[in-house]
Amino acid sequence: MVRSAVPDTLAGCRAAIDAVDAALATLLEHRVALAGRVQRLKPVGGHAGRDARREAAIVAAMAERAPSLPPESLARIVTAIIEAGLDAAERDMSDEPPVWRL
Ligand SMILES: O=C(O)C(=O)C[C@]1(C(=O)O)C=C[C@@H](O)C=C1
Repeated sequence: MVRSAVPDTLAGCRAAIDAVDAALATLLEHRVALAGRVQRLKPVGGHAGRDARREAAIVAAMAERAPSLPPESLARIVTAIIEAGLDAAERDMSDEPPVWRL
């Protein structure tokens, strides 16, 4: 686990939060791209091809790095991220001619 230094002023904490959120947004954008590619590689992509075991493994691996968050909380976050990625992938694929979606 990585415990970063926590500033002791409101402004300092907010600035640090802004930096963390910026990094999270960059990571989310990268994750959406990766998950989008995965949807094209799977026999059944998108929401129809969800894999509950894989999602549970992702939550379990992240829980080890985020022990302050109860696993149920982390699962809600991970599910939201995964579903947002699948939504983006489906929007992306719906831009293509129907033949590519068969
Ligand atoms: O690994 C997969 O099979 C994916 O489709 C990627 C992903 C994810 O975003 O991590 C998305 C949906 C699945 O239910 C599991 C994981």
